[in-house]
Amino acid sequence: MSSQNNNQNASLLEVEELTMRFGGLLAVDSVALSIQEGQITSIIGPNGAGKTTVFNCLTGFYKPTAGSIRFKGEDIAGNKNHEISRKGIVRTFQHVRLFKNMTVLENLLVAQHRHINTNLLSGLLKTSSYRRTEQEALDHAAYWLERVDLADMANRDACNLAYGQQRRLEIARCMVTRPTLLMLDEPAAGLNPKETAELDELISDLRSNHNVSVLLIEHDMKLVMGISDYIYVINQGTPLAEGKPEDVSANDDVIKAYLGEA
Ligand SMILES: Nc1ncnc2c1ncn2[C@@H]1O[C@H](COP(=O)(O)OP(=O)(O)OP(=O)(O)O)[C@@H](O)[C@H]1O
Repeated sequence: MSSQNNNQNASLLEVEELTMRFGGLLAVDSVALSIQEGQITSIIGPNGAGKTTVFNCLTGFYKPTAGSIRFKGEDIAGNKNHEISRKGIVRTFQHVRLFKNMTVLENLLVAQHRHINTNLLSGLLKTSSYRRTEQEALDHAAYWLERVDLADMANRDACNLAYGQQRRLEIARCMVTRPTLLMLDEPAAGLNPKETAELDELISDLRSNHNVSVLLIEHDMKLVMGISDYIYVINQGTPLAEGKPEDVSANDDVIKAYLGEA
C-alpha cells in the first residue's frame, strides 16, 4: 500500500511496514497507513485479517515486531498505551469496556482524572485549583453527555444502559480526554439499524465539529461506505487495496476477498 492518498489535508499518522508476529503467525505483514487530519479513515477486511492487531500496535497494547508509526512526526512505535493516549490517540474496543458499576457521569470523570493526573495532596486538601479542576471536569462531562444524548442517564449505573447507549458512552469517554485521533473498533457491532444511524451521525459530527480525526474498523459496509473519506483493506495481514469508498467498493480483489462474502 502506498502511504499517499489524494486529499489535501495534513498527515496526522504515518504507518510504514507495520508487522506483528505471534510465534509462527504473521498477523500483520507490512501494512502502511496514512491518516489525514480531519478525515474519517476506515480499515476493513475479513474476520482475522489483522485489523484489531493493527489497532493494538498503534495504541501501545502490542509492541510491533517491525515498522514505524509516526504521530505528528514523532515515532511512537513501542510506546506504552498511557503515553500514546496522553499524546492524543484514544480508542474504544470491540467489546464494550466501561466501569459497569459506576454511573455514566463517574465513567466520564474517571477518564478525565486518568488523563489529567490529578495530584493526591491537592485532592486531600481540596485546594482551590483542585476544586476548579473538578468543576471543569464536571462541566466537560456534562457537555459530552449532551453531545451523545445521555444527559438524562448521568446518574444511572453504566450496566443499566441499553447497548447502543453504552457504545455512545464509550465514545464520550474518549472525547472527554480531548483526543486528536479517535480510534473505534467495530462501534456498530450489535447495534440495531436505528442505533447504527445515530452512531453514523455522531461520528460525522465529531469529525465535522469537534476537531477530531477518526480511524474506524467496521464490518457494517453501509456505514463504512457512507462515512469514510478513505479506506484501507487488509486480508490475511497484508494490504489488499486502498482508496475512496467508490474505488474500494468497485475493486475486484476486494469484492472477491471481502464484500463478496457478505
Ligand atoms: N495476542 C495474540 N496472540 C496470538 N494470536 C493473535 C493475538 N491477537 C490476534 N491474534 C491472531 O492474529 C490474527 C488477526 O487477528 P485480529 O483480531 O487482528 O483480526 P481482525 O481483522 O481484527 O478480525 P475480526 O474482524 O474478526 O475482529 C488472527 O489469526 C488472530 O487469531
